[in-house]
Amino acid sequence: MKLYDLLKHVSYTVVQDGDPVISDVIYDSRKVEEGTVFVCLKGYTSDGHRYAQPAVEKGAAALVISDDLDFAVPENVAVVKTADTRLALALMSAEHFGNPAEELMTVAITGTKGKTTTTAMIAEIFEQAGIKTGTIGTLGIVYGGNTYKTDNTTPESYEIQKALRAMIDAGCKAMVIEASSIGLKHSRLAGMTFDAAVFTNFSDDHIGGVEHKDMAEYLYCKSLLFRQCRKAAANCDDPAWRDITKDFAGDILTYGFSEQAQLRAKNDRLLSENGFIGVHFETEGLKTLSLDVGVPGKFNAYNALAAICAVSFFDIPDKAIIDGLKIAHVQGRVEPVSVPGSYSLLIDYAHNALSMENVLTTLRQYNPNRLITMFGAGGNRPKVRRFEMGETSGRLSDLSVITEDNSRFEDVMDIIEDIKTGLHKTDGKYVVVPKRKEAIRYCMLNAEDGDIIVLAGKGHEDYQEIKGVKYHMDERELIREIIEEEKLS
Ligand SMILES: CC(=O)N[C@H]1[C@@H](OP(=O)(O)OP(=O)(O)OC[C@H]2O[C@@H](n3ccc(=O)[nH]c3=O)[C@H](O)[C@@H]2O)O[C@H](CO)[C@@H](O)[C@@H]1O[C@H](C)C(=O)N[C@@H](C)C(=O)N[C@H](CCC(=O)O)C(=O)O
Ligand SMILES: Nc1ncnc2c1ncn2[C@@H]1O[C@H](COP(=O)(O)OP(=O)(O)OP(=O)(O)O)[C@@H](O)[C@H]1O
Repeated sequence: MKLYDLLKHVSYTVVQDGDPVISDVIYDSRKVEEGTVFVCLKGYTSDGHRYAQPAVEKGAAALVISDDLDFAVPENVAVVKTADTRLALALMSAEHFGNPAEELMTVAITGTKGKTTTTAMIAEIFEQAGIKTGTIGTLGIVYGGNTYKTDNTTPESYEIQKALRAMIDAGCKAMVIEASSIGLKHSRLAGMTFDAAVFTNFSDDHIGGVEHKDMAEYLYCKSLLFRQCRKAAANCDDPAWRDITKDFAGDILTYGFSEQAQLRAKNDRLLSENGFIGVHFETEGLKTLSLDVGVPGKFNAYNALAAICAVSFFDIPDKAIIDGLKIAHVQGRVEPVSVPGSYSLLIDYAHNALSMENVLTTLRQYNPNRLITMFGAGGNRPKVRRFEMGETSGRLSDLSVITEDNSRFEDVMDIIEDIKTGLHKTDGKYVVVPKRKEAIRYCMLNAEDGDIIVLAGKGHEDYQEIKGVKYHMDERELIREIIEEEKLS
């Protein structure tokens, strides 16, 4: 595509004329190849303008800048200037990949909590309706059974546009994306109009450092999503919803437990039956449904409501909603694993005291026969983490099963001793089973009816790091092996 075609929606001035054919849009000089356009981004640690000269030396045919350059750009290289090169990158990337968002059903989720879960729920509902769906968020870029890791929850605009085109090529018809406030602030989502945007909730997070100046800026950045969507839904039980959606031109579909909500939830209760851990609730208003959601905690009723609102903007049968919400889960986050027996086995990523506290407190509300937590702690990381995890599990679990995690260059038994130090501050019971697979086996063979067992620490990871080597280790596989080895049925 010619440079000026790529720049179709960008406001710019020409510094050095030329309209070369552009082979790719690049924002990292190390990736520049002959015939590409290099977009100079001013970052937190460095400034892309500093890399304009090396980019030209590597064959860049054009430069997009916001600041003047301190070298003489060869005449055969076109240069354009724009106020915001991140915005330009987004608009050019969308053009470069043929505006893929326009070929997909698109949903974006913003909010302090619940983005990943709601995204997974919407994708599962779409899939149940026979709509192949890709997702982008904290878990990476996911489509067609593959996951591609990203540096950010909301990746750089070029990566988003590229992923959208790849999703279409793989047969996807829908895409759900987590819109982080930082992603919105940095125009990573610019150049797209989402079919639907959803606000989940707003609380203190991401303030300071390289993130947001203050809560007002955080709120403002979240609100930007509602300037680029066709339909919008919001959790009206969260008072921030009006401010966050104020720029949306149409009517907002509201959800929540309160009377004012257009999609209202009622009769919620925590569900724990035959290994199924979740939340039941019914809806009225926009839809009358009775739902069993397969992830624990009342907050997941809110996430489910958000998902229902989002899919209600499309022609999705209620059955797909009911079935999708029953099986939707986020990989590695209170992820249920089906096992023979009348207990629940969950895999969770919690690998510090705070996340462990959150998960165990949520699960405590289910009044399990016993809450059993199996965990270890990472080597070559602050020891205080181990003490705290030991103490948290000791306080909140009926039994702690202490084992190995990524021990890295430390001795597993030394790490376990540190965990025990924390645990001894409580009167929590514990056993030590150093090999992780054996610890899982111990949990499964000793499970009683109604127990909830949490395998904490690894979550979605499929490796274990020991002495600089990452060995393959997927807890789902270990569980399957144990079922076979022990002939459990
Ligand atoms: C603070 C921040 O947001 N940084 C983001 C930013 O990086 P940066 O601008 O600081 O990059 P930089 O290193 O200063 O480089 C500036 C430019 O020079 C270029 N460069 C650099 C070196 C070189 O040799 N050649 C070259 O061309 C770089 O490619 C870049 O274009 O732009 C990058 C590309 O988009 C992001 O990956 C990066 O996210 C970092 C990893 C990050 O941690 N961001 C956090 C704050 C974030 O975005 N978080 C949100 C929310 C997460 C949540 O909800 O929990 C997210 O969406 O992930
Ligand atoms: N709707 C909600 N309200 C309050 N807390 C929630 C909600 N949904 C999830 N949580 C809590 O937040 C944690 C993270 O959930 P999730 O990954 O879905 O959110 P997120 O917005 O993607 O978060 P992050 O930006 O931290 O990745 C959950 O483990 C749970 O403890």
